[in-house]
Amino acid sequence: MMHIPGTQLPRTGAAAASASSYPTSKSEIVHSFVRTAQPKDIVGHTNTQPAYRRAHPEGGFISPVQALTCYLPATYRICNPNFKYESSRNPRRVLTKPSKGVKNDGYDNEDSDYILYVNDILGSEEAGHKNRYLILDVLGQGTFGQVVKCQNLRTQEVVAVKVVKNRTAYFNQSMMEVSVLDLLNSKLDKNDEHHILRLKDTFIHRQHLCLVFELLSVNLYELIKQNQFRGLSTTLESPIIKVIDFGSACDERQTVYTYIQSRFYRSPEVLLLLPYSSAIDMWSLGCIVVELFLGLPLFPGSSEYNQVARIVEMLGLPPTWMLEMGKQSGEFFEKVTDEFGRKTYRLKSMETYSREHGTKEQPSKRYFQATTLPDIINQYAMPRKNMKPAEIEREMNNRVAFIDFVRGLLNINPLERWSPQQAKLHPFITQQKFTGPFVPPMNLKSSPSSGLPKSPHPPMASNVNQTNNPQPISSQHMINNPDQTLKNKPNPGGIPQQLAANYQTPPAGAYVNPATHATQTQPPTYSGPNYNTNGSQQFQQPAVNPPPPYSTNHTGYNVPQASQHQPNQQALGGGYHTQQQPPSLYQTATTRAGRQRASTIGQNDSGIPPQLSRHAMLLDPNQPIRLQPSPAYYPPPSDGEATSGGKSRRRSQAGQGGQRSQRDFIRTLEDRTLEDGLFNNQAQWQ
Ligand SMILES: Nc1ncnc2c1ncn2[C@@H]1O[C@H](COP(=O)(O)OP(=O)(O)OP(=O)(O)O)[C@@H](O)[C@H]1O
Repeated sequence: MMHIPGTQLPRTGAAAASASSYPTSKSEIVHSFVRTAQPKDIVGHTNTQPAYRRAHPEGGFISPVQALTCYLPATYRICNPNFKYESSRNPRRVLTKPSKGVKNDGYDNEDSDYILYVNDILGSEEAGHKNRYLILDVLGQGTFGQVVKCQNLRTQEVVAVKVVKNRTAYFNQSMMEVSVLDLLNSKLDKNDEHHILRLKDTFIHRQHLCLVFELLSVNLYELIKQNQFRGLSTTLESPIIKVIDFGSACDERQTVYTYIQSRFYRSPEVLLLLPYSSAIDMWSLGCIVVELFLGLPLFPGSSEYNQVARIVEMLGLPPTWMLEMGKQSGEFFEKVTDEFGRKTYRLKSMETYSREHGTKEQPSKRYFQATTLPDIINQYAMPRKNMKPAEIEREMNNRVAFIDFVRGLLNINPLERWSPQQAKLHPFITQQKFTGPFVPPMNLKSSPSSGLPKSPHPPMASNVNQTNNPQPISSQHMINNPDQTLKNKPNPGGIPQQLAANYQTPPAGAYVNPATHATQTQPPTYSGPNYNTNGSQQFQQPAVNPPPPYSTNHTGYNVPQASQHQPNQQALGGGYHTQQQPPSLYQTATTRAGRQRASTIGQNDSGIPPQLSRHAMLLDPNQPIRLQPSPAYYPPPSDGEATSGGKSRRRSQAGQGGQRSQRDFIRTLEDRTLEDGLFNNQAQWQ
């Protein structure tokens, strides 16, 4: 019961009887039960109007509490007959920024985002669409639009609704998300067993495409942030994680866009502008699992150049065929002749790159003292203080398996990188005992159906000596087995033949020391404390001697140790240097700019609800769907504005910064982590 100062509460009946111990004053009307012996003792009694209560039009009385709550507008009107209540004049909590309505009859802001208010209703304008959604709160903001928590007013279910920007390009690309999710939900993951977000409904609200998803908890970035950017233990029971945001998903046979993936997680082949396949996602997965372990991104590149530099610094140079074939290799790497007259590659110095591209490249900030991934992982602080020796041993053994797992994902060469089918057999995933470097079955290699070669491998491949990759992840120090390199793997489809000769499939349960090619039976195990036991000091001090800035005489990371054969330029077709050569298989595969692709969402079996397809056509019937680059990576121009070629955009972005929308895009997509988490937390790990 509420107590209202200055009022007295009359009590009646049983309530009053049970509350008879309450202190009362003379003015209170207190009724009590009185035992009667005969019917004639019952005397009729009419209640007088209780004090401070006004009559209810439908009978009874309105209590002071009711008068000041649910009957407040009427109470006001009694006090001031001119007062008129209109719910539309209530102040509404706005969830969208900027909140000024300048487009779409004032419903959209300048960014074409629908201006969302708490308690507003989202619902289809299409006749026959039954679901209406009450807006409760904001969940997130992405490149494509806003995601809000809503309640389905019919089913009462609480859901997440993505309200896509009111622009053709965003609309069209989001239709792709509908199409992909529909395929996954209805055909490939019917029983919701594969951790893929469920799409529940789609509709158009005031020209905005709305996607209704099941409601999930925080995203992984928030999870790490809530953990103060400390990594998660490998022994933790993993929570249920679902994959969301298929806004930039595409069919492997339709790899239309070249400038894709968030920078930190961008694969080497995308950085070098090579044809790509689903292997790019395995690279990103590698980056993400390491980030979950370390609490910080593994390759937090501040620019594309810095991204490449960080990868090369840790994993060595990409194989020569990638440098030869990559349309953008020449931006980052230069060919040099060594003292023996042999041609080789090296990373351009920071100064050279900055000069050539008009950028101000900064030396990479380092967050871990160790330089190799196995060392960084092994030396990372224990998840808790005062762990028992057995717990420490378990954690360290898990880390050995984890390092081996990551080795398969963070392979610069996409042709050698493990496929999902291979990776999921790794003991780190299956939770089997880790007995030595995992050699995945080669029949589970996913076929590189987009540009990457399956067979034959790159023409120059047999001429390449992998030793130009002086420190691949797997050749870095591994516990008890410092000599391991990638060469202990069987020949995956399409890798250079000469390399293939180095690959041997070891017998089950054994592993190969690639330096000697001897099969060994002892697996690597954790031996001895080579880690930081100070649980509170998760962030290691920067290296005492940070690496020198890249110089033109740089001999640090990239100079091959052994002889290299010059690649066969004629056969290559010279994505890098020899533009006059006839186009090769690889050139053909990389000729994507300007090539019109078949639409994937106009197809009958696309899973797009017909009313959405109709709406898409109405928006701009002359604009083929998916001709424009993904808005996730190229900020789409204002509707009607011309689109320029991919590569020049890419360069201009790296260089001058471009338009405001471009800056917004970069901020949203790539620097979100840096601005939000890293830069704000610099003090912790500088
Ligand atoms: N189903 C969901 N449940 C809870 N939160 C969600 C859900 N879907 C999205 N979010 C939140 O909204 C944010 C933006 O969603 P999403 O990444 O799908 O949007 P986007 O516009 O496609 O963004 P991006 O710029 O990453 O392409 C997510 O990071 C997440 O925090």
